[in-house]
Amino acid sequence: MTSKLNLAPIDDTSTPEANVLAMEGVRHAFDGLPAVKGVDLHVAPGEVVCLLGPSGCGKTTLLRIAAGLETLQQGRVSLNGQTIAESRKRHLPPEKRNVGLAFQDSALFPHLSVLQNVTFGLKQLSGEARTERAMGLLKQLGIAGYADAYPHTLSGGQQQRVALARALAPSPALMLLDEPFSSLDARLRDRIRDDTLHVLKQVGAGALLVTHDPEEAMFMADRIALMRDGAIVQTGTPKELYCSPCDPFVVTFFGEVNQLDGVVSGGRVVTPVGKVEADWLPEGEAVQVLIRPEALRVTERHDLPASRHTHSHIVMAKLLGRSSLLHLCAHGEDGREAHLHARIPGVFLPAEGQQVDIHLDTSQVFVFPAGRRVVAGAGLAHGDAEQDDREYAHYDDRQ
Ligand SMILES: Nc1ncnc2c1ncn2[C@@H]1O[C@H](COP(=O)(O)OP(=O)(O)OP(=O)(O)O)[C@@H](O)[C@H]1O
Repeated sequence: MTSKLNLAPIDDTSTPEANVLAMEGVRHAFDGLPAVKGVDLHVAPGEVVCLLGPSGCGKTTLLRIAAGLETLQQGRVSLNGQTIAESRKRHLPPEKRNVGLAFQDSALFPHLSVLQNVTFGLKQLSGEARTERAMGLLKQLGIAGYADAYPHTLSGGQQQRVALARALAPSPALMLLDEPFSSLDARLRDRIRDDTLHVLKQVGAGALLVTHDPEEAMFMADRIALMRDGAIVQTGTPKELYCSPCDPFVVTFFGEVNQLDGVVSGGRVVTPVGKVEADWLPEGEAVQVLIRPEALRVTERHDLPASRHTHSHIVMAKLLGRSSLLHLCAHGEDGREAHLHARIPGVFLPAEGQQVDIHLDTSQVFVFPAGRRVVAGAGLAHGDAEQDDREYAHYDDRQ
């Protein structure tokens, strides 16, 4: 639903240090069903913030509220310190927000050339300055050679670049991008992502970019806001979210993890690949231990008898290109087993049955109370099926 109403005058309270975008207590429902459940979010000048999350978690709705394409139902939205939308009381229409929009299917004007498409929003400049500005952006995005071409003669990737140039041309303080690369093939997407990031940084525009791809978010973002079910679960730098996740959902959203169950004993949890610190949790607490595949360091053992059921061993090894994926049967000291995945950089393909030692990089291991279950994906239980009161061996093969 798009409202064209401008219901109230705009505050004139901007300060130079104000956030380009501030969203406070934003709530939104469709037909009574909540889509955004109280979100606080800001974008600082020149900052790229990625809204990341699974399909349907409310990312696009939040972006459309920032753009003015949805009328805000509850909360407050400010641009450069000016309130532009507030709980149904005021709504500055999209065209007055000085915000650049680039969506997945941003349509170009078919009857205008590439150059005319980009100069379209630059009416305030003289003809020469307009052309200079547009050509500068087309050059930065590597498509200056197509200035006189018409949109239908361009590839999807070229059209995407024109759409970006058009959105950036009026020097918006804020760019809103909704999955702008998702219709492109992988190689082109990497290039256009890279070009877009450099252009955003060069022009110093703040940006809010929606994506469901964690790698894209880590590539593009200064900060990531990870959403689930209409709310932000964690906001921080890519490193903060990856290395200090607040919740199992955050861990698993950034890639495959091995999931083991356990119990805190003496401030630690025993797993088949060693003990893990958990001294901040109460004694006897049931926990889940999430181990990234890259946390497992694997070395071959040649000094052991060839019985594969007395020591950790290789079940299968696959080359994935830049890394090798090992399926491991890990043996605990107490004889219990767990099926785990390890990701090793480069080519490392031990034979099936090869006995191995497994060492843990504990910086890639996360322990959470068992009550905070991972919602995404089906867990695949491995290990000793007879021991269903066992502390471990649930492996999540979601991806
Ligand atoms: N116009 C609408 N009318 C009714 N429900 C809507 C509308 N737009 C979105 N929704 C619902 O609101 C919720 C959030 O949708 P939204 O598009 O914001 O999610 P998203 O995270 O952007 O998803 P995706 O990554 O698939 O685009 C979903 O349940 C969706 O079905």
